[in-house]
Amino acid sequence: MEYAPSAAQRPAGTSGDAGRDVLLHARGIVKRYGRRRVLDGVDLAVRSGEVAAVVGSNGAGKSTLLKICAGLVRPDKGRVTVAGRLGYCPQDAGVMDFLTPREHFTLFGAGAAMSRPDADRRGRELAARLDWPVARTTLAKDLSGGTRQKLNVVLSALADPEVLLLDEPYQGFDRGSYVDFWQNVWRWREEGRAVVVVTHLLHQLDQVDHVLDLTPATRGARR
Ligand SMILES: Nc1ncnc2c1ncn2[C@@H]1O[C@H](COP(=O)(O)OP(=O)(O)OP(=O)(O)O)[C@@H](O)[C@H]1O
Repeated sequence: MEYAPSAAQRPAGTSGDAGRDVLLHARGIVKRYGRRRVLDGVDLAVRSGEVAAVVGSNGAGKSTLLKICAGLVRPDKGRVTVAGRLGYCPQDAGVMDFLTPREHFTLFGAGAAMSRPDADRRGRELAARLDWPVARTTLAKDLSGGTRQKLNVVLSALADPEVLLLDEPYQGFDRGSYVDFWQNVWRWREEGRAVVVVTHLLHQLDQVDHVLDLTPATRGARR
């Protein structure tokens, strides 16, 4: 199920698996909805300093797999282990309309035992890396779609998680923000995080460490 490129295909700066811990390990994941088997024995292992892309047709089970990895959906079979803190960016922005972005930072930061100033500083720092100067008073409901999604990405990374699960995180991003987003992904990789990105866009697939294709007809047939 899982595809790991050869050493020759690895992007510059990655050095192979030796000595790096597996931070996310999903083994033999099976999930049915009614009679439909959405995931049928899916395996995914992502080490510190690796990026995995999860691809596949609509309805192939990408979001379901991420929710299972995030502990939000229980698999019928299989097991997920996560080493360290986990950050999850859902496909549908989970932001609160009547809070400002900076109130989101402090609220989500409090959930991760961050002080108010630390959470605020970290949130604005991550936002700046997505070319988003955070206004003090704008409510989340009044943000543009792309900016709401940036807020979602920032919240998932706020507490410096070792494992980041990002479900189509750049919907609505303009081209510059899309490029910035991938720069962040490479930076997270350099920092030793394990990053999983659900994507429909194929441009970056030659730069990631693993590609997991859940399209039923192609399962097992990797690029
Ligand atoms: N809670 C649920 N109850 C019943 N069926 C569900 C549920 N969640 C997802 N499904 C079904 O499981 C299948 C996989 O859904 P999922 O959202 O994981 O696909 P996806 O690969 O992320 O799709 P997309 O590319 O469209 O986002 C779909 O047929 C979907 O309708």
